[in-house]
Amino acid sequence: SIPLQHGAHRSGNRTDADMARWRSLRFGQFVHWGLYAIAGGEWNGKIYNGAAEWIRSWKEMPTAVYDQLYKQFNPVNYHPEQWAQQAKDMGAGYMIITTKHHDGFCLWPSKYTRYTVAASPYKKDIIGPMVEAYNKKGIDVYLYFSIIDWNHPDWRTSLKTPADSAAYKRFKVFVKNQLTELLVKYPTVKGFWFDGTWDDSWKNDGAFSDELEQYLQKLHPGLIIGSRLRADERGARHFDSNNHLMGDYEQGWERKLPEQPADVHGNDWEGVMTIPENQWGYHAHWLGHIKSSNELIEMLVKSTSLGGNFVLNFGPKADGTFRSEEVQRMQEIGNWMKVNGSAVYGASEAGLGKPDWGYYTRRGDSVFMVVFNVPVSGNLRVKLPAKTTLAEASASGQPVTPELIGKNEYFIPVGNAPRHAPFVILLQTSRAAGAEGGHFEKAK
Ligand SMILES: C[C@@H]1N[C@@H](C(=O)NCc2ccccc2)[C@H](O)[C@@H]1O
Repeated sequence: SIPLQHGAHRSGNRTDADMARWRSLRFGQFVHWGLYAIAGGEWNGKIYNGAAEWIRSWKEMPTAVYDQLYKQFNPVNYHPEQWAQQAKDMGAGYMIITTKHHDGFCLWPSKYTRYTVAASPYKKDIIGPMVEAYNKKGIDVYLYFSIIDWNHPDWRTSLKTPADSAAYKRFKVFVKNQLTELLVKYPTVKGFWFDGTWDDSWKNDGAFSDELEQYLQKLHPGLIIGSRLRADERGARHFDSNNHLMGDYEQGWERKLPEQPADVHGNDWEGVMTIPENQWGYHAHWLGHIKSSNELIEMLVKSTSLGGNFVLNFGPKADGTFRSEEVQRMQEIGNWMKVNGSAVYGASEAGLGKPDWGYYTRRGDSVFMVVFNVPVSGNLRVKLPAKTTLAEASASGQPVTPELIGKNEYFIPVGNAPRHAPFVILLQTSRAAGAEGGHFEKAK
C-alpha cells in the first residue's frame, strides 16, 4: 500500500456511543434555507432550471443582483419550534441545517464576515433558536457548512499565482475561525456536514483537510464528520489512495442510493435525497418527477436494509414556511413511521439478501419484512440461514402462520394486509444452540 500521512487514520466503523446513536437514528431531515429562497428559482420572469441554491451562477441573473438579496431576508413566519415539531412528527431523529451554502451567506451572526443575518432586516440569529428548538424535541442537529464561498474575496477554485496562494491561505484561516465559532456558539451540535470540497484548491491540500478534521475532533470530541471533507495528500477524496474510507461514514450518496451490500463495503454511509429531481433550496416551480411518500419510504427502508442512514431534504420559503407538497410528505411519512418505525430505528442489514417482495431489516433476532410488492400468489417467500429457526411471525401484532415449504424455507401469507401502502411482518428468530457468531451473513 501507498504510505500516506493524510489518508484514513482508522479502518472499520467507529464503535463509540456517538456513532452508535447516529447509526440508530437512521432517518434525518435536511433543510436548505438561505437567500436563494428569495429568488425561488426564477428571476425577471424567467425560470432557472438548475438547482435553486445555485441560481447565483445562472447567467440570466447578475451576481450583483443576487448579492443584494440579503437586504430582503426577513422571514417573518419563521417559527423553529413549529419546524421542530413537524420534523418530530415525520419521525426524523436528526436534522442537518445549512449554516452557510456556496453563496457564503451565514444564517448565524458570524464575527468573521459582514455577509450574515445580522446585516439583513431580520437581524437575529437563525441557527441558535433552531438548534435549541430541535434539541428540545429530542432531535440531534448537524451543521451543513460549504467550503466553497462565492462571497469571500479570498476563496479560490484553484491556485494559479502566488497571490492566489496568499489569498487562499487567509481563506483557510477564515474557514477554521468560522467552524470554531459554530462549535463554541452551538455546543450541542453532533457534527458537521461538509460540502463544496471538489475544487482543486481544496482537493490539492489534503494536509489541511486532515489537520482541520483533527482540530475539530479535539475541540469537540465525538464530532461526526462524513467523508466529503477530506482529501489525502494525493488528491483522493472520500476513499484515500489505498481505498480506505476517510471520515466517519461514506457521504457520497447524494440523490442516489447503493443497490447492494457490495456497494458500501460494510462502511457506515448516509444518502441524502430531494423530493423533486434536483432542488435543495426553495424553487417556486418544481419541474420533473416529484417523489411520492411511498417512494420516499421505500428509499428509507432500502437504506436501512443496506446499513445506512437516509436524509430527506426540505427547502423552506423565504418567509420561513414550508410548501404544501413538503408538509404533506412529512405528515404521510410520519403516519407510516408511527406504525412501522420499529423496522427502521436501530435496525440494519439482515444478511438475508434482497427478496422480490421488498426489503429485510434486522435488529438483533427481530427480522422485519417490509413489503412493497405483494406477489399474486399472496405468499411471501422467506429463506432463513441454516442455524436460524423461526420462532413466530406477526403483522401489526396479530400472529401470522408461516407454511414450511422446504428446509428453512417458508411461505408467509399476506392475508388481508393493506395494499395501498407498505406493511411490515415481524419474524422473531432464534439462534439454534451453538450457532457461531452472527447467524446471518455479514456484509462482505
Ligand atoms: C447537498 C447538495 N450538494 C450541493 C451541490 O453542489 N451538489 C452538486 C454536486 C454533487 C456531487 C458532487 C459535486 C457537486 C447542493 O447544492 C446541495 O447543497
